[in-house]
Amino acid sequence: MKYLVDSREMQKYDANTISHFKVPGLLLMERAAIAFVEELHRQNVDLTEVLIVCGSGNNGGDGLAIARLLFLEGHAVTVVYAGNKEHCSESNRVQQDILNAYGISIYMDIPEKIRPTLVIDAIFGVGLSRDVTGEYADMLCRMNELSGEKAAVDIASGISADTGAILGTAFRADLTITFAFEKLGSILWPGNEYAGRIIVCDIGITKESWLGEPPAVMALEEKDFSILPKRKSHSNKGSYGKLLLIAGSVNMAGAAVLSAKAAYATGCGLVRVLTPEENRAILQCSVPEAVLTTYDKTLVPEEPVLREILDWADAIVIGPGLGKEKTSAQILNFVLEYGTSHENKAFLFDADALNLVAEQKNTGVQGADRWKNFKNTAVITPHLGEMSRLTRKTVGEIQKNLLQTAADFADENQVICVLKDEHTVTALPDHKRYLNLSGNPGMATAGSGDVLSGLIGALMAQKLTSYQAAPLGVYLHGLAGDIMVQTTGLQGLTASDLITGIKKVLNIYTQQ
Ligand SMILES: NC(=O)C1=CN([C@@H]2O[C@H](COP(=O)(O)OP(=O)(O)OC[C@H]3O[C@@H](n4cnc5c(N)ncnc54)[C@H](OP(=O)(O)O)[C@@H]3O)[C@@H](O)[C@H]2O)[C@H](O)CC1
Ligand SMILES: [K+]
Repeated sequence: MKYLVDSREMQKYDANTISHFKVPGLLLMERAAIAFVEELHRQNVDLTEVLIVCGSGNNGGDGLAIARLLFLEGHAVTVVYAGNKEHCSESNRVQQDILNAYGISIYMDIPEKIRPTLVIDAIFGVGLSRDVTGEYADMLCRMNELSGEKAAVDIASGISADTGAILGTAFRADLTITFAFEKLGSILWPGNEYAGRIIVCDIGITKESWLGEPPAVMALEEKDFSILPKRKSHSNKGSYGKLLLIAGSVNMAGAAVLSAKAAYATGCGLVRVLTPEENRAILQCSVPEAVLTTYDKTLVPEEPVLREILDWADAIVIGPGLGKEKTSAQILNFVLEYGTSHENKAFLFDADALNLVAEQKNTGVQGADRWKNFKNTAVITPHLGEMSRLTRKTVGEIQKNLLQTAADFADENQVICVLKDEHTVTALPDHKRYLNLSGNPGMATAGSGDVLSGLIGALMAQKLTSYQAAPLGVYLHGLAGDIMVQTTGLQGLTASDLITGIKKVLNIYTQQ
């Protein structure tokens, strides 16, 4: 697992290293500059003609130190100062003095006719606090138009380190060399499109600097698969959990098929599907391994029947292709009531189950969101449209603040909120958040969400806690897409391919 930081956290960890651990700020700055230059060499960047534009804060201070190091290595370096020298940070002032002492000129504008092979942006780092306008915006536009490779110091200027939003105008980097921890803004859209390749360098700001307050956002890595359930030599299907899928409606059998197949691909011992009678033939042909309980689409199954199948299951997924008919709503309400008194079961609400809850909530139905009362924290897996219905915010508003929206919802509703997007956010009710870094645009395809809900359901049935299963399932789902895209290409990837991908990934990472 790795940690991703926002601007407030990074500034706090900087300050802790300096004040609590007594490491001088200038020492950190020197390490940042050395690390940056070393990385330029490692990346074989053409240093024939370097332009470096520095702001008046410590990001600019890093830039001035980088300029000095490149100059002393014998490279042709043009240094431009963007900002007010009178209002510079202390370290920035020291770096200016050093450059002056070496006789390195500092220009106040980009010289005409310059044809750099490398443009380095050191105008703003994590201290960017508002929209970039006026001369700064003009400078960034001109830098973007210049020849040569573009490298950003710490983060591309103009990108919010917290949300990835473009604050006015931003530098478009091919390469971002960042210090200590990855910045959220370089990963979240649209900031990721301005970061280019991201390289993290150690400069001596370590996890000790957290002083017991780690960053709120984490990203899973391959080594986190160590908690995946393994096949035991002496076992049977009962050893790998029972999943109930309440999925599919008339003309929407495919969602139930994909979810059930994904659950089996994830190693679930037994999958039972509750679906309308019309889906019997298709399910029995497509997933012969699944057990079926069907119901008349106009009649909700009797209470003892519902209770019996819920009692049977270790984990329950409700929603893929469920439809919004009266019977679907009645089954959902039964599950919501059942969940409040069954803490030994895991629950996941997806797709139409979320749309139904949203509709009921928005029309003032009391208890529509009874998942708040579950003892075993429920998982919900909305995409942006479903989240918009649940929160009554626009998709644009949600996208602007993906992490906060998911975290607020998780907190207010006491659920694990898996908000699906390019980088899916899994927010836990205690303000911990995971940002998923696996996956690719090919996965934005019909049925991808049904596969995810079956996958997470299967992990929960195999006794991973909901807190483990939700982020790990999202990560595995993305890797399944990544492994398959190598053969299908981005255009050809289907939800069925993801199921094959799940098996491949599991076979790689759960070797005994
Ligand atoms: N602490 C250290 O010693 C280290 C820091 N590192 C690097 O430093 C930056 C963060 O530096 P900081 O000084 O906190 O902030 P910035 O350099 O990013 O920017 C601050 C200045 O920019 C002004 N500002 C902010 N937004 C705007 C804007 N939209 N338009 C104009 N000016 C803006 C701000 O002015 P204020 O009026 O808001 O005060 C500041 O003058 C970090 O990213 C690292 O690169 C090193 O890593 C080493 C250790
Ligand atoms: K920068």
